[in-house]
Amino acid sequence: MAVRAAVAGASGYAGGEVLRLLLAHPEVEIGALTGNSNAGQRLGALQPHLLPLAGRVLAETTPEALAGHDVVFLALPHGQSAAVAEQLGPDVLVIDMGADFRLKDPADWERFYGSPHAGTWPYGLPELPGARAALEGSKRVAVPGCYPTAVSLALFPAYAAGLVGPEAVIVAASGTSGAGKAPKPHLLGSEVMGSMSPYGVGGGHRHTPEMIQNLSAVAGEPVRVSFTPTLAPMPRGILATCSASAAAGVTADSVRAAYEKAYADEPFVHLLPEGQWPATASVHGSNAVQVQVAYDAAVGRVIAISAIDNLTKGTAGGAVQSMNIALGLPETTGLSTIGVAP
Ligand SMILES: NC(=O)C1=CN([C@@H]2O[C@H](COP(=O)(O)OP(=O)(O)OC[C@H]3O[C@@H](n4cnc5c(N)ncnc54)[C@H](OP(=O)(O)O)[C@@H]3O)[C@@H](O)[C@H]2O)C=CC1
Ligand SMILES: CC(=O)N[C@@H](CCC(=O)OP(=O)(O)O)C(=O)O
Repeated sequence: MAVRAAVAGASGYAGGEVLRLLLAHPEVEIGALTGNSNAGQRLGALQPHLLPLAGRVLAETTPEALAGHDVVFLALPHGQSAAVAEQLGPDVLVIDMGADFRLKDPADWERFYGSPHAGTWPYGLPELPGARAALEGSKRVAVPGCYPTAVSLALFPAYAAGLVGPEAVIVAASGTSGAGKAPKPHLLGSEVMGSMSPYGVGGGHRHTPEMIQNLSAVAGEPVRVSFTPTLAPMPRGILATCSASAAAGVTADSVRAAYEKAYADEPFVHLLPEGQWPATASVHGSNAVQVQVAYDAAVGRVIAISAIDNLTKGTAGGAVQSMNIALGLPETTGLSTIGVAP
């Protein structure tokens, strides 16, 4: 019998991307689609690329509209998911693509999001050690932020193998869809086209504690993170350039071996052949992650770089991958590693 899935926030970028993937998922039947300011609108007017759903009309995001489904995806602004989730029964698989249930430490949540902490759910980054076991059979999933997905997959093998020290320096470029569909002055075409600019500099970005949480768990000791996001003139994609000082005795070969071991059996993470570097264009629309690593002997640092599509592996693809695990389906069902190029 088909898995019946509802999507709350179907008019937004993350909601649109999860619908694109669910349309190609052989086990899923798409149920209710809900919005907020766009409730009552035809999906075809809002997400014209989702042709098979063009005639569907968005309902208000209410418990009644979302009732009667096996899975509910919440693609809502931060802070909106908890109130909706608590109205859904314990037998429904609720997959939150927002930030509400990602962080373990309430103090981190309050500092970066400025509201009371709603709780912590199993974390939907299956590649992290122990994550799959926590997702199997779970009825609640917190999908990671897009930058933490890219950064954690670039760096965790180095921490797991004890190759690097406890301070990571990260500069990541994101496409503009990462900021959502709601209009914002800094996202005007005339501000973004032909320009790159940093934001959230100096430890202020809300994804910093999520990266620290992931890397510290793998390292077994507190990891400090200096994270600088930048906005790039492209609709999709994240390129994360990460480095940390190498531990004594580290060599280019030992770094390579650690990454080969970590990713040998991962269906979505592709450790590139030596000399080839990740590029966002190669993972456009795909759930693949490109990773490359190098040892810079001149400064004694390990450099790890990853590329993801922020909307696919960075949110909706990670959500579907986690759904598959939670429901006991093959993890790769409905997900492609084939990109769109050029
Ligand atoms: N964009 C990205 O790359 C990523 C996004 N995410 C997360 O996914 C979530 C959605 O982001 P994104 O799609 O980019 O944002 P968008 O702004 O594109 O979409 C937001 C969606 O939420 C709905 N919405 C807005 N306000 C409310 C409200 N008060 N109550 C209920 N629904 C509301 C909107 O409905 P309407 O249009 O009808 O008003 C719309 O469907 C966020 O939590 C974001 O952090 C996670 C990882 C990556
Ligand atoms: C370019 C851009 O603005 N990106 C967003 C991150 C989007 C994202 O995926 O994070 P969440 O899931 O936590 O919203 C930002 O920096 O806030």
